[in-house]
Amino acid sequence: MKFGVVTFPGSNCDQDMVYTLRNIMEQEVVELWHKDTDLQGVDFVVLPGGFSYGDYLRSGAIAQFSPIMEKVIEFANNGGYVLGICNGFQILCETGILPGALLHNENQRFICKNVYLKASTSKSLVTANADLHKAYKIPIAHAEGRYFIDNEGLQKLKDNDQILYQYCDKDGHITPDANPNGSVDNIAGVTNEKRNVFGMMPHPERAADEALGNTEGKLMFDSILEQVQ
Ligand SMILES: NC(=O)CC[C@H](N)C(=O)O
Repeated sequence: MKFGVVTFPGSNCDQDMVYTLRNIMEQEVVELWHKDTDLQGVDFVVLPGGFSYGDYLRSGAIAQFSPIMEKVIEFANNGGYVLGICNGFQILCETGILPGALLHNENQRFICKNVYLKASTSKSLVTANADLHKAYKIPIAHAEGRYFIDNEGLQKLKDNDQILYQYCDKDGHITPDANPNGSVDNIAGVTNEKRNVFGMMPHPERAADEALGNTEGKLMFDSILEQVQ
C-alpha cells in the first residue's frame, strides 16, 4: 500500500510515522509537504502529530487551510482513507471532516505518558483486529486533547458506532479516573459516518517498534493492512 505522510511546519511526529510505516510495516511511503497540491497517487493519507504552525490560535486551526489540505479534504470526500494522529486528529476536527473538537486538557497541562485504551468497535479499518476486551498501552503527548462534542453529536456517534477508542484503566474499565484529559465519555478516537477517516489522540506509531519496549500500537497498522490488502 502507498501511504502519504504530510509534514506541516511544526510537525514533530512525521518521521516517527514514516519510520513505522516504512521500516516496521514495510510499506511504500511518500513524504508530502504542506505546500504540495498533489497527493502523488497515495492510497492512504496520514496527518501526523506535532505542533503545526506552532499551535497558534488553536491546534490545527491554521493547518486546515494549508494547500495540501484542500486535496486531503477532496480525497476524503471521495472515500479516500485518512488517519490523523494527535495534531492530525486536531486538524481533521478543525476541517469538520471529523465531528467534535479538541479542547485544552482539563488540568491545563501538557500530558506525556502511557495510557490504556480500549477499542470501542471492531467495525473500522483501524480497530478490526483489536480485542474489544483488552486494554492496550499506548502513549499520549498533548496539551489540547480533551475531546468535546455536544450531547446530540455524542448520541449520533453512538448510534452510528463511530467511537473508535476510549481511555480505560489497565483492566479495561472505562472510568473517570482513567480519563487523562477530561474527554467526553473517555473518547480517544473517532471515525466519520462513512468510516474512511480516522482520528485519535494517542500515538500508536510510538509503540510499534520492539526497540521501544512496547508494540501494542502495531496492531492498528496490522489491522489497516489486513483490511485493505
Ligand atoms: N503530539 C502531538 O501531536 C500533540 C501536539 C498538540 N498540538 C497538543 O495538543 O499539544
